[in-house]
Amino acid sequence: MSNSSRKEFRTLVSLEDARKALLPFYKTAEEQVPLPECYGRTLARNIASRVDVPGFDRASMDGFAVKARDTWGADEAEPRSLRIAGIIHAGDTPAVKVEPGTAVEIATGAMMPEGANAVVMVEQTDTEGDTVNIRKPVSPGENVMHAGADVMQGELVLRKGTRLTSREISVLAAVGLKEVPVYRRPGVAIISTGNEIASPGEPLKPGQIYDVNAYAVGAGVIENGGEPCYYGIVRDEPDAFRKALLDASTKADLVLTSGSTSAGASDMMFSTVGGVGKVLVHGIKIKPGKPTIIGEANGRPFIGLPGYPSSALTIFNEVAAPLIRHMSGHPEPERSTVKAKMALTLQSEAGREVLQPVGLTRTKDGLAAYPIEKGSGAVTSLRDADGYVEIGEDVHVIEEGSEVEVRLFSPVISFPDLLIIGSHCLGIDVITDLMGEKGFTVRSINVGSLGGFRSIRKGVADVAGVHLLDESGVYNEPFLKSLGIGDATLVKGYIREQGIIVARGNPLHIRGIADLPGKRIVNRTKGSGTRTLFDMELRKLAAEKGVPFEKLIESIRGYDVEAKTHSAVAAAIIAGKADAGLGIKTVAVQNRLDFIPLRDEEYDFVIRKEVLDRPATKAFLEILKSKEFDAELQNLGYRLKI
Ligand SMILES: Nc1nc2c(c(=O)[nH]1)N[C@H]1C(S)=C(S)[C@@H](COP(=O)(O)OP(=O)(O)OC[C@H]3O[C@@H](n4cnc5c(N)ncnc54)[C@H](O)[C@@H]3O)O[C@H]1N2
Ligand code: MOO
Repeated sequence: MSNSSRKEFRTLVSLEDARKALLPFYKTAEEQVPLPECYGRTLARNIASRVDVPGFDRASMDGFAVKARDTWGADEAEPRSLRIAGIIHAGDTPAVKVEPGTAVEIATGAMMPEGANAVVMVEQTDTEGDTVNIRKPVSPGENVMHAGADVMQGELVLRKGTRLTSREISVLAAVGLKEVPVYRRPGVAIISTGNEIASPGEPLKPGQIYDVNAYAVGAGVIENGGEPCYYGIVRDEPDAFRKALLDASTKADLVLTSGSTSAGASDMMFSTVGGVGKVLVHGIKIKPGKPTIIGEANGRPFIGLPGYPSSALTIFNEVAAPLIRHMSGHPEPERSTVKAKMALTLQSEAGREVLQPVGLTRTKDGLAAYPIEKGSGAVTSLRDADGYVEIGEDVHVIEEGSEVEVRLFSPVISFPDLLIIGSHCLGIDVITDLMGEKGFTVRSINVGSLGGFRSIRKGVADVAGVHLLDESGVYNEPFLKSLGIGDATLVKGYIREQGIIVARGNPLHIRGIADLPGKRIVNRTKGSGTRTLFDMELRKLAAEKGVPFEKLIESIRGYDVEAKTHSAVAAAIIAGKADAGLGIKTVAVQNRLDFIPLRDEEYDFVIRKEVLDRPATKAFLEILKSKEFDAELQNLGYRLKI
């Protein structure tokens, strides 16, 4: 059963039906805008010129207006001499006539005098007093632009539906249009919802995140020809929702909200729209973006985007953007697609069409698409993607190597010179900068060390950044064999100091792993180098103490709490939620926390055999050995090993 404040999804509709629900709102309106403000707008009417351009015969060179016949036979040896009858400046109405045997000095753009039919360029003349000697003949019409030669009165100069850029605006100005009839830009109200959302620039309270959707969607509104109006962040209260919706729907042509669309108890958008207006759709058979709400309020279209940024932006692009483009008269963009082979097997979700973001890379067999699997909660998945693959609702799996069609976000794909996949490290940012100085582009994708090794095996990554500790206590090298990439090259990178991070001043006097039982810790994710090191140290300790490993970890509170990054460990300690956690020294230093060293961690690079000879790879290897890189590493608290 459902009640008014909590509603499960009713029937999920297809993406096509979701768009159809908005068809009654596909309307346009016109307005006149001053010429200097029409850039980027779309013409709402055909424009016919009311004047000739130019409006009179004019000289197109500085020189002498003549009767062409008077110059015939002239050459360097025997110039023709004509009497100068006067001078005409641009903007003058000529007061003189050109009679046979005379010439009139004339400026570029000035009106041709009666009797003249050509202009001799000044470079081809000499003057002596009131005589001009012409050294080269001209033919009738030479160096003259005739009235209406550019545009004739009544001529259609621009068509309805044209986007106005500098090229079109020069025509509008030439025909003297002061105001331009364009489609009115729809005003789009943008409302973010949620108690946890804060505006960029504000300090974050615990549990809060910055508002992403308002700005991402706002930029999308501009890209598609609309005018965003930011309504800020509305708290999760029915009255606040109602007020915001009523206000926005009386002022805007389209209302976009984000968040609070799903089935949770505090997700009130459904009932609010139902109360203020009418819900037309709740739930689309698409991933990401399932909980989308489409409706109307005050006769205005309403789209409730899901809260997750990638979901919000995807639904904006698929559902809201076409409506905004129609309202503003923007043409539909051309969709570029490319064919690529899937780099790894991808499980899909049955019953929902999936728009899977993918990155593209070049392999010896053509393009490969690797899925960017960060989930719709991540903001970097769309940034890192080149496009997406549409996976039909009946498809459950796409096998590695099968051909897919990738819809590109931008018509030009820019491949990086070097693709680094693996564990993220600040050192890679330094390498990327130094590569940039040498003219090479780098793209790095963070999937952890194991993911890095695997993408070398699949031929997707050029280089993998890894720091994985083997059971035997050796970093990285043993994995080349065990993961079946014996032909890849391992290049030693640098040393990061791993240890225990504790609060400033080390109030609990922690000196090593042996002091951790009885304390509250924050752990790292399984598969991370740091976690492997921690477990190895704990196994050693368990052996020393003669207790089973499982027993030992029971005595360490928070062992099961997994932080995804080094900085998240530091944040937990600063917030007083944990007494200690393993991490690298740099993070302790940056956060002014104390650090108890445990061992040196080796951050290395695995290079795929096929790319060793590439210029970008060579540059990368040079950088690893360079003094500059060494100096930058020291700033980060790392040491070079090679
Ligand atoms: N029990 C269920 N839970 C969820 C379902 C479901 O079907 N059943 N659907 C999931 C899916 S799919 C999505 S998508 C999300 C969408 O949820 P809501 O639209 O209700 O959004 P919220 O819960 O308010 O927020 C989700 C998430 O996004 C963050 N958020 C919200 N607004 C912003 C913003 N302006 N900028 C950045 N991030 C934002 C918010 O903090 C949450 O983390 O629901 C799933 N749950
Ligand atoms: O629909 Mo949600 O957007 O799958 O993540």
